[in-house]
Amino acid sequence: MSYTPSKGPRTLYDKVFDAHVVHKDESGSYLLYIDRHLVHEVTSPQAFEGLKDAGRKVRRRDCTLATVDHNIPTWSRKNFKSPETFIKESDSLLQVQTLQQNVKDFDVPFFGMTDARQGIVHIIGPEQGFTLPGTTVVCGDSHTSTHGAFGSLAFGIGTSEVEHVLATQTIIQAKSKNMRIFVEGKLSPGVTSKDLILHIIGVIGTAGGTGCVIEFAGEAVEELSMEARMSICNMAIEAGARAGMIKPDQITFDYVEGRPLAPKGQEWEKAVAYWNTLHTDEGAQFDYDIKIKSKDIIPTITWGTSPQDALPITASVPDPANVSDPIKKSMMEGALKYMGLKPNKPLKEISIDKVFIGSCTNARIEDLRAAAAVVKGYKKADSVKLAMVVPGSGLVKQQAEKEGLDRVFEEAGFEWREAGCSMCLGMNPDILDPEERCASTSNRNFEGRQGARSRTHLMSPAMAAAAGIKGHFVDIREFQYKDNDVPKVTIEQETEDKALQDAVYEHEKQPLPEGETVQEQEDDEVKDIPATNHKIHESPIKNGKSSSAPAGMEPFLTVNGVAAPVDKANVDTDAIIPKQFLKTIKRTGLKKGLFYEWRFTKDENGNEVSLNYILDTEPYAKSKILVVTGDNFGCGSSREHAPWALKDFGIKSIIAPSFGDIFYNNSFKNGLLPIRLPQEVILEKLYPIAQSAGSLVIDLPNQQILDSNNNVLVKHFDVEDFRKHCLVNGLDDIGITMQKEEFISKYEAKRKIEFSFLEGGSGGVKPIVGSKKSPYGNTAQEW
Ligand SMILES: CC(C)[C@H](C(=O)O)[C@@H](O)C(=O)O
Ligand code: SF4
Repeated sequence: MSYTPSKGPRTLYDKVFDAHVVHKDESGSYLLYIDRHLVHEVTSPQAFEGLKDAGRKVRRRDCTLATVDHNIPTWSRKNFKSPETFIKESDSLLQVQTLQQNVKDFDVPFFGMTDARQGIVHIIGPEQGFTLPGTTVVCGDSHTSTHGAFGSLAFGIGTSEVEHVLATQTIIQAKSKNMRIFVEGKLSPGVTSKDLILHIIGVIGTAGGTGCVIEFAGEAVEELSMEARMSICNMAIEAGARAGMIKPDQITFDYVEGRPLAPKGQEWEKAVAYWNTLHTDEGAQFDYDIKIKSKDIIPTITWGTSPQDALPITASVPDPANVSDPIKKSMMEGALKYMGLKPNKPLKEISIDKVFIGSCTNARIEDLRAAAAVVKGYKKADSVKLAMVVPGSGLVKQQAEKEGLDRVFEEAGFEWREAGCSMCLGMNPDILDPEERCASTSNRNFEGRQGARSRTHLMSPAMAAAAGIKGHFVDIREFQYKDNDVPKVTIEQETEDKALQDAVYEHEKQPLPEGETVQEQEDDEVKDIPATNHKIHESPIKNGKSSSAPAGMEPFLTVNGVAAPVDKANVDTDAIIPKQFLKTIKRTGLKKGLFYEWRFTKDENGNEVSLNYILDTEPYAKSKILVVTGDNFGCGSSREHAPWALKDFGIKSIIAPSFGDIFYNNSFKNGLLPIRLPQEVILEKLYPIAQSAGSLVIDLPNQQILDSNNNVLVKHFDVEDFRKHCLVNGLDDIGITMQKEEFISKYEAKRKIEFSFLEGGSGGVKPIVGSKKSPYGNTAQEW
């Protein structure tokens, strides 16, 4: 079906979406072209395996950029020799090695551990100019929303979708709703973009943006630097949104111009002319329009186990006695118990054990400058066991060292580390011990996020740094900076850009150590890769079936089985499958990890003990259906390991009032059926059956739910036609999309002319191959 965008006024999201429609299906689902695909080691192994099994290639290597970030230790790389000697955990090493092998096999541009350009995937994209305004950006990672700060449509995807994008450079999408969050007035002194986004999530809740793309607008947003805008869009996912966007402007163009992978010369001019059209038109309609007043915002931190548990620093720990809604009250009691907090304690009196300054939310140079300004001239409080600063990329690290920030931190007793995700998630050695309390600049405070039973409080870099100095939370507006010469939140863009450029080129010019050879890609080989020189490989697939279909994509018709009750809201994917189970390169074997922290604990000798969670008792151990009472099941991370674990357990369908967007998508890709029903219907008709270990029958062809005696309980549930069609027939999306080759090629031909400035992308990135002097001053083996 050909697609004609609406002629009337459009939002920023509408415009970027419309510009990427390759095809619109009869059923109303869209095939969107993807301009930029970032890849990391955690969510890609199974995707590359799928490609290999089906004999498929990466369609656009120039639109793809890979790095390692989650698993790598952040200790000094001065003596780095190889990942094998550097990474002690064998499962982490395996993911890193697997990506290294895959980028080699599929010829994908890659920043490895000896490359100064390596870093957290959401930091390196913008830093290199790979992320550009008006583009579609995806990554197998929920915080891909970060890139929306450039006015791009950027969202996280699951591993099946990673495979889909690698093979077809497109993605199947439904159109989201338009939400605007308009921030009136200017932010007050001492209030950062992190405070702003925590405040917003506190107001709209973690399910507030479900089904929407949020445009952040208003004076306060327009005045922010790109780095601060990225922190806001980064956390749009924490508000439940598909993506966050900010219209590109001169601040955006100044940030992008001159970056290594950004368009140059005439292409730059053409790009800016187009980017200037990317704004919401006068009169465009938003489905939801929310106003936030800047003057209401002061430095903000979280107290509980969800990012929506945000409060001004002047507040006290909330008291469940003041809450009347029974679900909210019990969630609050649970969160306070987990966090080890007593109601009504002033937040400023809560003492901490550790500080983490880093993550894709706040590990850019501006964040490090803000933190350094606070600690300069002070010492870390003795009661704080560890304060660590983890730059977001090797280039941020180099820049910070040029400015002497590393020395400022070290003199204050803070540890200065190498780039990576670090303690944001703790898939690497940086984790909190049980019950340790951390002042963290990351984006998620879920249970167990930074380590089993760890306690995370989210805040801005300046607030985290000040907590490290004082040993307890601090209102940064009351903090006495010792050295007023240190920039607090300003950024000298020019200096920074120049330094980043220098770092790349210096690094590329590194002399070889004596006797070392380089098997680097020949220069003309690089030049020879025209942006669109991608071979289109014939699909080995007939009628949409693929050998690489995720295991168990058998047709879904009717499911009849035990239903288990889950009386919770905001069940995040970290709870469904904790981080330690993400280090697999397979899709199966995750049954044990499902709801691990709810099902198991350790005794005093460190042995695993069952908590006899309902799913480990009969007959629930054979459950096929979960009946969830609260909203937002599967929020948070994009890990497809969540549906894989549910499936491994034997679950075929989950019924809940609402779902996290990425989880919802991922479920369908794996033959799991998520069903949205109003909470009152669940509570009245289905939950009592689940509580009494009864069975339910889910009839997908007729879109009904029945009891075990075939009485209809729910006459109709919604499911999009296309998804139903795939599920009922056990179809593989990639096969279906490959049959649309004609449309994809047509779009690419048009794109080559209209958006010529997007051609090239990462195509010219030279990997460091073979033995080469690393930017860290020693010889390193990259492959
Ligand atoms: C590992 C990855 C799937 C995950 C995400 O999607 O966000 C991670 O980055 C996280 O922050 O939990
Ligand atoms: S949220 Fe944390 S773990 Fe996820 S990509 Fe960002 S830094 Fe890495």
